[in-house]
Amino acid sequence: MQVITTVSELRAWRKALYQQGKQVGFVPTMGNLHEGHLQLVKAASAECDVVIASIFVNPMQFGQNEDLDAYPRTIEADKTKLIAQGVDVLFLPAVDEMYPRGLNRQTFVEVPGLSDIICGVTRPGHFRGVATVVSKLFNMVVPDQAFFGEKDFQQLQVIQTMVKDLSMDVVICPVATEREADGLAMSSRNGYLNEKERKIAPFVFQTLKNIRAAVQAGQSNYRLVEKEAQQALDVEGFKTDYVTIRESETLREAQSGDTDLVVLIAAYLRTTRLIDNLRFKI
Ligand SMILES: Nc1ncnc2c1ncn2[C@@H]1O[C@H](COP(=O)(O)OP(=O)(O)OP(=O)(O)O)[C@@H](O)[C@H]1O
Ligand SMILES: CC(C)(CO)[C@@H](O)C(=O)[O-]
Ligand code: BAL
Repeated sequence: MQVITTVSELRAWRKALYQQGKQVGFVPTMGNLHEGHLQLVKAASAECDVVIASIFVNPMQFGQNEDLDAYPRTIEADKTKLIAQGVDVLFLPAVDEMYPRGLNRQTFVEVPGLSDIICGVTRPGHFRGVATVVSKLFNMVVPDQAFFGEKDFQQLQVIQTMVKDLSMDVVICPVATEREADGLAMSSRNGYLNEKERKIAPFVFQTLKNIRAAVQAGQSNYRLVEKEAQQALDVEGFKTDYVTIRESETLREAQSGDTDLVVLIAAYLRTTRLIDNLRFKI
């Protein structure tokens, strides 16, 4: 696996591939790789001739009081996992390489309507940071296809909308959420959980399934379902950020008559913020 750290080297690598007519699959990550990330890599390998992954803990998408410094950085273990999957290139830029003019003067990409709802309420500026770094990475890598996890459902919608709005020539490929045996969605932040919290954490997915069951059984007072689910999470020991039933394509609050729904939850266990979601039809 070739490790590339500069944009100029990356462009030289990419230009050579054009002549060979290869399909390039791209998997952007923040590292600390787990089986969820590897599912993205597997999907990219199945679809594309060449696979490039990136690891970049993007400061622009972290709020001032968030875990940028604490975010796990495990580059050597990550490289071993990517090599085992047959990844061709790892792009590993430093912060200065991505933001040479500094973060405060960086041109940004904002996706209106989708960035200031749900996770965007608690994390103002987060999706601006995500959209900006992903568009920069797309301009650097010029992938044919890019792979994103459904675990970050709102992020996926933000990126799909950005690609449409800005006429980007890349196909966004969603990959299903990979879970632990007890249902907990895999996430780098699960590593922050202590033993007791780790036992409680699968209740988030259980709550999503309970909501799906209630709605599919005919419960149509969605705001009541959300409120009761929030109370159930809080009783278990979570500090719930939101439980919300949305229309899947637009992410507006679900109303009766909507058929394609997604339930999204964000909840804290002490300082760890867990997110998960479940999409279903009625
Ligand atoms: N359990 C999972 N199943 C499928 N895809 C996942 C899973 N977890 C993360 N991904 C995807 O991997 C990509 C990189 O995500 P990231 O590096 O932030 O990992 P993460 O485990 O989600 O970390 P975090 O704790 O920051 O949310 C994103 O497209 C994300 O949606
Ligand atoms: C897409 C991403 C790599 C952008 O920094 C990040 O938000 C993530 O890991 O999901
Ligand atoms: N996987 C989403 C990235 C973040 O929480 O910053």
